[in-house]
This record gives sequence, structure tokens and C-alpha cells, in this order.
Amino acid sequence: MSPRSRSGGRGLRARTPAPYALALRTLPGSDEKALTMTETSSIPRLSAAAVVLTDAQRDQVGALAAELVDAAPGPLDSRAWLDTVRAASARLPHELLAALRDFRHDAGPDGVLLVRNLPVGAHALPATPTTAGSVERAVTLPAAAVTAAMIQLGEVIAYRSEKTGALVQNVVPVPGRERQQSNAGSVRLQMHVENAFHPNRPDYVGLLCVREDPTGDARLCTASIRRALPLLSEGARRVLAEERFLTEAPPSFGGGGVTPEHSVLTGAPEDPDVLVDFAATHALDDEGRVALEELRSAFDGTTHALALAAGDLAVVDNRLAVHGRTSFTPRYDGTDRWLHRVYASLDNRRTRAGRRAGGSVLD
Ligand SMILES: O=C(O)CCC(=O)C(=O)O
Ligand SMILES: [Fe+2]
Repeated sequence: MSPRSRSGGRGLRARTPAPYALALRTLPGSDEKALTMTETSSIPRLSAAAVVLTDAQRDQVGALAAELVDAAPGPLDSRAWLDTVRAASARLPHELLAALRDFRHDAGPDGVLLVRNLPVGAHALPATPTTAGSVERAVTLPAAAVTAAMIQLGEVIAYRSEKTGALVQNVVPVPGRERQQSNAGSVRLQMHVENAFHPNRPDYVGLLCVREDPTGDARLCTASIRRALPLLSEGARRVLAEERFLTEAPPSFGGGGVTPEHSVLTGAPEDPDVLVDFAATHALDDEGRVALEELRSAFDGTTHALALAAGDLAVVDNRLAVHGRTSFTPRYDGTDRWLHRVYASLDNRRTRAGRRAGGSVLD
């Protein structure tokens, strides 16, 4: 952990120097212990902006989530329930709303927001699922909490061809899929932009840990193009900005589907977006392959890893950052690591043609 100093006032109590200030932020009265992290490997710990809810704020979110469980007018994926969540989410703790709004304005140098101490209803948590394509269809406390937070960033969306279009998906290791490059696997998951092949890929990926990895080996890895760009040669930047790459659909989409030729870096040359999946993006020529390798090492050199604890929500800006996971050994006995994944998209109109009847599920 970087050195922290108490700056007092307005709940900001941890800083590192500019230019890429570590905006590690705790809310007033939050417990210092909550900042203790469990990272163990040589990959540097995530230094992204972090908001640690006080226990009172966690209980406030818990009460709101419990209300959403009770009030659920239908299954989690119903339009009516999402309407209820959208309205209720305005009553999340003010500091959390402010942090989400800030992150949406600018995701910072790491492109990741970490929210800690969210309620996950640990006492009522069932065994970690072990089936492929597992999702949350009924409203639960953690599913409600993560949906409420994510809906403040954008429109909560899912994909018809992925995990049966469910809005809250389980990230759990699945027996027999150990080597798959998907979140069901347990070999190292290559760094990727989420659903990079999809024209309406999510703008944000939210990963709420409801049960931490008992072995401590599984760590969410993130790396941002803002950190990696200065490590790239002029030549690589030029090649990566040209339409010399193709990206295939991930295994979670059941295969099939490939992008038209695309560039890996788009937008402002000095602060671009990135579009790459190191398990699915292919260069069309040798120069492209070399540039992609340069990008891979630039990300390797700037990767942060975090062993998510129960109650940690990591939100990744899917334009600025890639994410992956270290390898780990599942036990398949109900105690394995378990995350809820929720996507958010910034613009409901931009995606309308892909959303049948204006629903939340994209084709
Ligand atoms: O397991 C993780 O930490 C990340 C998994 C992942 O990339 C995903 O579910 O999109
Ligand atoms: Fe992912």
C-alpha cells in the first residue's frame, strides 16, 4: 500500500502525489481496517480510486437493497424491477453517488473505481454455484446492491447470447472449464476489454465480490491505457491506431462473431480509448503483431492486481482499462470465489437498434 497520510476534512484521508494522484478515499467515520488488503503477489496492488463505506453507510445500502428484495414486482430482469431500482438508487449514500458521478466524468489514471464494504448478506449466502452460465434470476440483497450502484453509472444491460441475457451474472469457476478463456476458467484469464468484439460493448463492468477466494490466489488484474501509453513507441502507437486488427467473440458467447477490421487505439492520440482482447484480437500483418506485443508488455508493466474481498465492488471503465484474472485452484465445494457481474452502458439511444422492444438485453 502506498503511504497514507491523514489529511482530515471531508473524508479524504489518503493521497499520493500528482500527476496521477492516488485518490484512495474513505468516507467519514469509515474503519481504517477496511483498507487492509490481501494482495500477495509481485503484481502491484491496485491503486485505483477507492471508496470505503462506513458501517452505517453499508447498512443504509443494505436497507435499500432489502427494500428492493421485498418490493420486487417481478424477477430481477423485469423492466418493472429495474424501474424500482433506478428510483431507489437515488437514495444511495451521498458520498457513493458523488464518487460514481466523478468516476463517470473521468475514470482517472487507472480507469477503475473500487467501492468497499458493500452489503452482501453473508449470513444468507448459499454455496457458490458450480454450473456453467449461472446467473441471479431472483432478487437477492447483493444483486440489488450492485444493480443499484451500477444503474447510477448508466443503463444496466446484458447480451442475449451471453449467460441467457441475465442482468446479474455469476463469475464462478466451473468444473471442466478450467482452461477456458472465460470467467468460468481458473487458468490465468488474459487481459481484455469486455465483449471487445461487440459494437455495443459495455462502457462499465461492475464486479461485486460476494465470497472471496479462500486460497487468496485469484486476483482481479487491471491495466489502463493511460498508464501504458507512455511506454509505447511512436511506431506502435501509429500502427495500433490503424484498422489492422480483428477481434473474435469470447467463449461466453458460444463462439461465432468477429469484428470488422478495427484499430486498437481510438480517439485522442494523447488520451485514447483501447479496444483489445489478448485472447481474441489478431493483427492482420507482422507490424500489427509486433505492436500488439508491445501493448501487451506495456500493460504487463502497469498491471495492478487485487484479491477482492466480500463486499468489494470493482468498476472498470471498459474504454480505458483492460482486465483479467490470475490463475487459482478451485475446490468446487461451495466455498469458491464468487462475483456478481453487472454491465452498464452510457447511452440508451446509441444501443436502441440492438435492444428489442427497448429492453435491457442487447442482440
Ligand atoms: O474473475 C475476475 O476477476 C474477472 C472475470 C472477468 O473478466 C469477467 O467476468 O468479465
Ligand atoms: Fe471480463
